[in-house]
Amino acid sequence: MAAPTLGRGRLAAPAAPVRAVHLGLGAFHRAHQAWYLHRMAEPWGVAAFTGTRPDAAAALAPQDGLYTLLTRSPDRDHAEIIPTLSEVHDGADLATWRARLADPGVALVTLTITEAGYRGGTAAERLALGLDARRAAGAGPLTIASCDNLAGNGAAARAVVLEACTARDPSLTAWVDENVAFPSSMVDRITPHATDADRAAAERATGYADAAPVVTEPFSEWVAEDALRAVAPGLADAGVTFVPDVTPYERRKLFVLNGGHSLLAYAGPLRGHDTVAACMGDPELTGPLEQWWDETGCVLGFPPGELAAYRAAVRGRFANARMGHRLAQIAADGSLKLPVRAADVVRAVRRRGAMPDGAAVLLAGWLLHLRGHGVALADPGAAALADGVRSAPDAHRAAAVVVGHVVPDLAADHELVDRVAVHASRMESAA
Ligand SMILES: NC(=O)c1ccc[n+]([C@@H]2O[C@H](COP(=O)([O-])OP(=O)(O)OC[C@H]3O[C@@H](n4cnc5c(N)ncnc54)[C@H](O)[C@@H]3O)[C@@H](O)[C@H]2O)c1
Ligand SMILES: O=P(O)(O)OC[C@@H](O)[C@@H](O)[C@H](O)[C@H](O)CO
Repeated sequence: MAAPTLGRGRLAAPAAPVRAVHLGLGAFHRAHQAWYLHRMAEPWGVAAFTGTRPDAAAALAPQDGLYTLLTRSPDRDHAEIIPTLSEVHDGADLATWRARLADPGVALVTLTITEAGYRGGTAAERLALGLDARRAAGAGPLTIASCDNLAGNGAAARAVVLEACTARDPSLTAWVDENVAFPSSMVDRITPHATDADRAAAERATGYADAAPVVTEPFSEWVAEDALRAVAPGLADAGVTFVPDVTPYERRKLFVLNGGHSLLAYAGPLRGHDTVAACMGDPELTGPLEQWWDETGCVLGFPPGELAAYRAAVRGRFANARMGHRLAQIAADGSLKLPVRAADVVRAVRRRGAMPDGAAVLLAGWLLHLRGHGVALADPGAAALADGVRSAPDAHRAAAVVVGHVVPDLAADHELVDRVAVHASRMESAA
């Protein structure tokens, strides 16, 4: 007999009042922000809107926004049904979007719109539209919390929203400036795309059919600027850490974890691996990864013992073989990710007169990826770069294209460019 579908009536899980709106209804929001909002003493409900495609709302609506969160340890899964999504909507439903942002009961908007979402476009335009509706309704101030992997993600969100507001109506820009806070956040929880096997595992664990479960790791961290506590103080007891400035935490996570991920995502497939955990068993990859982590120490102001503990924790998280975190997911959009994850580290090492070999392997792996090696290129912003790398007459000039994109001020650093070229040739012939 087919398992019953998740449903609020069946599970006696009434929807909590909507206090937050989310834009970019992907897996990460459901593993992270929705999970924290559910852990508050008085849980908040979320009205969640998809970003580019309606699929997630279409899958979740028949199950009343409920989904199974499978927290995957190295030896077992823990299954929990998360009730935070009180409403799920296609982001193209602009009437509902406007109504939700104009609701005085809504105090917070969270965003997971990927790095590409901060280049302007639909997400920013929708935010400007919603803020215009809020201003017209006199619904009061709002907090917009970016939860994307960007340095200074609050400032990045503010900049792109203000630009869209100015294009819409310059008087809206002044209103947003006065009424909308954009706290930055460091968000961390490895959340791969779920598979059919995960859907079957969720059903086995709960007895309910779930078209859209989420798989995540036991580790979770959210360090946010104090402005977020002002609007949702209950998040502190739910496990969120509040600080006046998240910059050091953001940089540590972006360089150590995300930079490490990117290194493996490009170098790993050349060695025949397709997941992060598989790479962690290969000394040809863990060597450069450890080297890269040494290099990140040049720009991170944490005490050495604390940094070593952080590295050890990330090493263990990467090695969790049951996660099945695919390198292809991480490799996407490298042209947007690599400057954020690598540039400052490369600069700092070169300023010391040293050669960042870990970073050079990362850049060499990306060069080969742009040339068609490894997983398929999924990076709309990289077409010209890929042409440049493919048509370069030699390895040195191909490396110069890559260095020039990631660290433009070091494009003429011939020693660095040479080192990237040497690693690329070595990695290509070993592949
Ligand atoms: N998955 C993780 O482990 C993780 C961890 C920390 C932070 N994040 C952040 O969350 C983002 C989303 O990750 P996910 O796992 O939910 O991915 P996902 O593929 O499950 O969902 C991506 C979401 O972003 C939307 N989107 C994509 N491009 C967009 C654009 N240009 N404008 C607006 N919306 C857009 C999609 O419609 C979708 O709702 C990441 O890009 C990253 O910044 C993810
Ligand atoms: O989500 P992206 O595409 O920005 O980056 C891929 C991974 O590096 C990332 O999702 C990590 O798993 C995550 O940042 C861990 O918190």
